[in-house]
Amino acid sequence: MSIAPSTEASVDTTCVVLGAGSWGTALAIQLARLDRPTVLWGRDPAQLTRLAQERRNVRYLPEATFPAALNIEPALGQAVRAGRDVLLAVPSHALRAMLLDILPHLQAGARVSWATKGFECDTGLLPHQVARQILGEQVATAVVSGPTFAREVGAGLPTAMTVAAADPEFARHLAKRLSGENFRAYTSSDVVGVEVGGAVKNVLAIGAGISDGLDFGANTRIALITRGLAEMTRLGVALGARQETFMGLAGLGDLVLTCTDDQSRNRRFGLALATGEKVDAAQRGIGQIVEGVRAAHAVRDVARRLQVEMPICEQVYRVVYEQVSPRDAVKELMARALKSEIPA
Ligand SMILES: NC(=O)C1=CN([C@@H]2O[C@H](COP(=O)(O)OP(=O)(O)OC[C@H]3O[C@@H](n4cnc5c(N)ncnc54)[C@H](OP(=O)(O)O)[C@@H]3O)[C@@H](O)[C@H]2O)C=CC1
Ligand SMILES: O=C(CO)COP(=O)(O)O
Repeated sequence: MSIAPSTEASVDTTCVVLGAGSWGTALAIQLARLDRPTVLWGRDPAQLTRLAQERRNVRYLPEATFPAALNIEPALGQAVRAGRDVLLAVPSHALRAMLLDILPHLQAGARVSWATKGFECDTGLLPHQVARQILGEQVATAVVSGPTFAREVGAGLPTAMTVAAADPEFARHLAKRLSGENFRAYTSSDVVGVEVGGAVKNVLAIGAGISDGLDFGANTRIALITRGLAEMTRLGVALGARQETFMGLAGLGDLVLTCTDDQSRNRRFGLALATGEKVDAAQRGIGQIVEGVRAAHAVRDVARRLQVEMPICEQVYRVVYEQVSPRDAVKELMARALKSEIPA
């Protein structure tokens, strides 16, 4: 199953994807269907053996078959040394450890990107801040985000996303690598805004799931999305993001996607809570990462520290961590003092 030893030429053309869950698998398929040599690594060797044999990821993305250019590599060092473009698709709680693990294996001139959505829970840091602590300033980095359900990317359905990087050259390079007939990557320099959008929308999608699970109707759902967007924007701007970013793919786009479609695990988690299911049971039932659970905690901490008002995210936190009933959470939101919609 191991890949052939790398040559200088193959290191330049090969894309390495770390994390063989649903999103890592879909991204690796997208890269490989463009005929780019692509290496996919995951932490479970037995699962990787099955991926290599079956040429699909039965557990996480069963419907999408692997293009010929996709190779599975179980040894992390070997995988990282195979290419200069390394893309991490692991959950937020695993990002720091993964970056530490890959650091000794990075090729000269390596460029590291991630598709992780969330804050680091213990520190309240965004992914690029975690990456800077570990990789330093010299390694080019980027975040890829936007409204991108893995199943639809795996199926090759038309999709648009955002690649944000401080270095515009790297953003363009990565956007070009990812883009193809049915996949269009836009570039941005607003790393903070793109990361805040991806983290906060997961909390709001839990809220939308709760609201729909309680049969509150379309008015409530849209009020939540619109006021949620205002919360996301306030937090992002307080962290240094550009306001316009939140009207783009990684803001409004991903927010509407995850709040309205049952492919979203965060939304499904909210739907389960509305039926009275407990947090642990609801997470287990979904069987994949529900980033909004950790994000609800981190967003609340960061918002409090910066004194940013985020009432919807606060109520999602209370439902998830303080056993407040979903109905009482909605009542509290509706009872808040009336205010101007757009601050003067
Ligand atoms: N799925 C999607 O549609 C999209 C997801 N994302 C984001 O991508 C990130 C990854 O999510 P996704 O792939 O969907 O999650 P999944 O739950 O589908 O898969 C998670 C993957 O991460 C692995 N993993 C879990 N913990 C660790 C760890 N400590 N070290 C290394 N690997 C670990 C799992 O391995 P194992 O199987 O062994 O547990 C599994 O391969 C998240 O931040 C998510 O928000 C972004 C856009 C779209
Ligand atoms: O981020 C996603 C789509 O853009 C996936 O959303 P969920 O994690 O809620 O499934």
